[in-house]
Amino acid sequence: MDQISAARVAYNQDLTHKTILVGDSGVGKTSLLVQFDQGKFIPGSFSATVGIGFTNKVLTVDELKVRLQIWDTAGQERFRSVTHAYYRDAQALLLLYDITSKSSFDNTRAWLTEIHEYAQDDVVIMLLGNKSDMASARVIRREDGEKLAREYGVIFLETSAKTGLNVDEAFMTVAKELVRCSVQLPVEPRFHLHDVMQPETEPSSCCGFS
Ligand SMILES: Nc1nc2c(ncn2[C@@H]2O[C@H](COP(=O)(O)OP(=O)(O)OP(=O)(O)O)[C@@H](O)[C@H]2O)c(=O)[nH]1
Ligand SMILES: [Mg+2]
Repeated sequence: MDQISAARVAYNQDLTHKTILVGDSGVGKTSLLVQFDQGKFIPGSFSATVGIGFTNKVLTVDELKVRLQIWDTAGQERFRSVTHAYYRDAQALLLLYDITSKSSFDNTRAWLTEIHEYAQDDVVIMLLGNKSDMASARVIRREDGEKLAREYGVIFLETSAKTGLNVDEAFMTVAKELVRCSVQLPVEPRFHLHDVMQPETEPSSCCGFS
């Protein structure tokens, strides 16, 4: 049985995975969750989230039910200490920036440092470049997002909470990673007898920072 099949057999469908949306104020965390949960985008003036709340969603991954409890946090600086408290028992984190805001992209490094400090080592992390529908206002190239994600060993997608582009995809990817990482996979031997001098290429890290 390959590792993915082994993970599927052992996966406990009663688990609920705490998943947290983080990132600067205004990058579109609430909009992304509303699009995912209700399939709609509410245009108009921006109303910053105050406090914290969650939405429960059940996703089907290869016939397995994966339960996500998705927490939408407030991005404003004054609420950061509250957000930190929620990192500890999170199994997945979606870190958003806005492709039209250089500061939101630059700040993702600080967010990743915080995540490293407060979250569990095996947390599943996705970096999302949101507002990808705003092509004419874009200041962060897709390649820059991909490069940063590679540097930190996290998964990357560009999304649009407005059009829905890659929104379901982002949460499905998280759910698949949670299935893959939820079981302790057997450690593969690094060497085979026939290639004593040739180490196997490093397996990709399962979860969290590589
Ligand atoms: N064009 C476009 N606008 C978006 C998108 N996502 C969010 N917005 C707009 O950006 C503004 C901020 O969105 P929010 O979802 O409230 O941002 P937030 O990250 O929840 O902000 P905080 O709650 O303060 O942390 C709103 O005016 C949204 O309508 C997107 O994908 N495309
Ligand atoms: Mg919000």
